[in-house]
Amino acid sequence: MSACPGPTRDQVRRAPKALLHDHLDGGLRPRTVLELAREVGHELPVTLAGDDAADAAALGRWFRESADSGSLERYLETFAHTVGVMQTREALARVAREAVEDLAADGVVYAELRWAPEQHVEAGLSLDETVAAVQEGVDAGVEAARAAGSPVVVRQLLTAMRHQARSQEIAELAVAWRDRGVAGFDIAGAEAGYPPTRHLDAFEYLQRENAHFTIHAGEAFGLPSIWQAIQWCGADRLGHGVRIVDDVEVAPDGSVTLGRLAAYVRDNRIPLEMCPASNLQTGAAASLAEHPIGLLTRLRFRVTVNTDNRLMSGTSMTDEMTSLVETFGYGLEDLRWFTVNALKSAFLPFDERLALIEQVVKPGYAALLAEQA
Ligand SMILES: O=c1[nH]cnc2c1ncn2[C@H]1C[C@H](O)[C@@H](CO)O1
Ligand SMILES: [Zn+2]
Repeated sequence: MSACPGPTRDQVRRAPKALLHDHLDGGLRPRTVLELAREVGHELPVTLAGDDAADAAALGRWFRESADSGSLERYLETFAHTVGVMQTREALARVAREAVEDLAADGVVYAELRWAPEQHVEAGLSLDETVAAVQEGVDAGVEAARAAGSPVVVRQLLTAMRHQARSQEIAELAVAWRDRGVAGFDIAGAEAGYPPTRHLDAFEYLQRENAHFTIHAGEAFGLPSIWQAIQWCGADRLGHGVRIVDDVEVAPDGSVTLGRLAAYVRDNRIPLEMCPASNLQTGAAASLAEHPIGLLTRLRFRVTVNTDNRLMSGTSMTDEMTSLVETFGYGLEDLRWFTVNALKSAFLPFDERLALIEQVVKPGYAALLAEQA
């Protein structure tokens, strides 16, 4: 797409990046899983050799390989071993702090971290206490990143699990925390059999509260899920949304026709939170070259690039963008376009989004483009 040569991996790492779709319980460092499991007596799925570095490497491999199943349901089973060790205030705060530090070190300047409070109350924390613990960790991470010279703005998104029935409660929690670090709401979990309309009360409540929400839709299930998420539930953004491509027809001569839903999504600039590495693992796409992100980017949908679960996919924003550069030949202008798309779509007040675009993203890419000149 770009006239300039492709950026190097190091340039991609230094490029300012914005991340809208990253699960807190899908981004732990393997060593942290190991240490927290030891502390709370959680049984891990790998045989431990007693050498922390080797055990952490084996555990990281186990997550990636187990998540590589081709099915969303099996992919989600791996979360038992992250959620299981994130049941105390200290553990939640540590995981959040480390996530922020890792993202900042990877060149992420804005991130929304999502997680499901209802999954973290097994040891007696209240829902409110879980959010407070994560916010404590986010604040510490933001401070550490600033001190390390890589400032980052971070917000929480509170997720409700679509197979459970606590979405109204979680939506109320998100609104209660809206001025203290929580920017929005989401639903996640197995998609087939759990349509977003099961949680209509929560979405209608959020709309009345002028609150923001995204919905995982069009990942393991197709157009009906996307249609419901947008037209029944009023989602601001789509988590994944890859299957919108089912409503796009490409003729042998290359001409493209959009169906009504795809046209609506593009016309209304509805953001697609695309997570290529995750989609390859759950079978939502067969290869990166065939991933709908290529076509949807060419058609100028509001595409954003995301990690989904850095631990399960062994990925990072730098990895995701570098793979796109290698596969589709994208240049720095394309990466800037993805990043500006993400910031335009962020659940952050307009003036704050604009400040990040104008004062951080544009100068950051200008400096990198100057290196290539
Ligand atoms: O890609 C996903 N699709 C649906 N649900 C997901 C995905 N990645 C993570 N989750 C689930 C598992 C986590 O425990 C939960 C909250 O972050 O969200
Ligand atoms: Zn997700």
